[in-house]
Amino acid sequence: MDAFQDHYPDAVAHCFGCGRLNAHGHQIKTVWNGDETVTRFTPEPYHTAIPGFVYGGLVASLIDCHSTATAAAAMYRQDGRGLDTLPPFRFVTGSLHVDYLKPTPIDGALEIRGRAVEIKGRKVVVETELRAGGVVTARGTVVAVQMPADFGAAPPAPHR
Ligand SMILES: CCCCC/C=C\C/C=C\C/C=C\C/C=C\CCCC(=O)SCCNC(=O)CCNC(=O)[C@H](O)C(C)(C)COP(=O)(O)OP(=O)(O)OC[C@H]1O[C@@H](n2cnc3c(N)ncnc32)[C@H](O)[C@@H]1OP(=O)(O)O
Repeated sequence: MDAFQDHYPDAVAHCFGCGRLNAHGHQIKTVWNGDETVTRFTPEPYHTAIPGFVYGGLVASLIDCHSTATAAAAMYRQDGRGLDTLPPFRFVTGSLHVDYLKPTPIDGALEIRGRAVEIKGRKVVVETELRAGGVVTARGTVVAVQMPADFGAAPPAPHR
C-alpha cells in the first residue's frame, strides 16, 4: 500500500524524518488503519541513549513526522480528496509535546499510532502513541499547521 509520504511532492520530500529523498533520514512510511494512522520503524544500534534503549530525540522525531503526515491525511480525508489531488496540503510542526512514559527498548520494531483529534481552519491537533513490544512507552501531541505559501520557497536541499 502507498504511504502518505510517497505522495509528498519532490520539493517537500527532503525532511530528515519523513522525506523519501533524504538518504540520511528516517524515511518513515505512514498508512491508514481505520481511523488511526500507523508507522513502523526499527531503530538501529546507533539510535542509542543508554545502552539497550532508544534515544529520546528519535522518539520525538518519529512522533513529529508521523503526526504531521496524519494531519495532512486527515485533511484530505475530511475533504473527500485523494492524496494525489491538487492543491497539496502541506503541514509543518507548530508544537510538539512528548511524554516519555517508560524507557523504549532498542531491540525491535516500534509501532507509532496517531489520530487527528481536532481539525480547525489550517490547524490539526494529532495525538500519537509509540509502542515497543506492544507497550506504550511515549505519548505525543502535535499541533500541525498548514504551511504558509512562502515557507517552502527555498530550493530543495542537496542531499539525495
Ligand atoms: C497525506 C499526504 C499526502 C500528500 C501531502 C502533500 C503535501 C504535504 C507535503 C509536505 C509536507 C511538508 C513537509 C514535511 C512534513 C513535516 C515536516 C516535519 C515536521 C517539521 O520538522 S516542520 C519544521 C519545524 N517547524 C517549523 O519550522 C515551523 C515554524 N513556524 C511557523 O512557520 C509558524 O509559526 C507556523 C506556520 C507553525 C504557524 O504560523 P501561522 O502564522 O501560520 O499561524 P497562525 O497564527 O495563523 O495560527 C494558525 C493556527 O495554528 C495555531 N498555532 C500556531 N502555532 C502554534 C503553536 N506553536 N502551538 C500551538 N498552536 C499553534 C494557532 O493558534 C492557530 O489556531 P487557532 O485558529 O485555533 O487559534
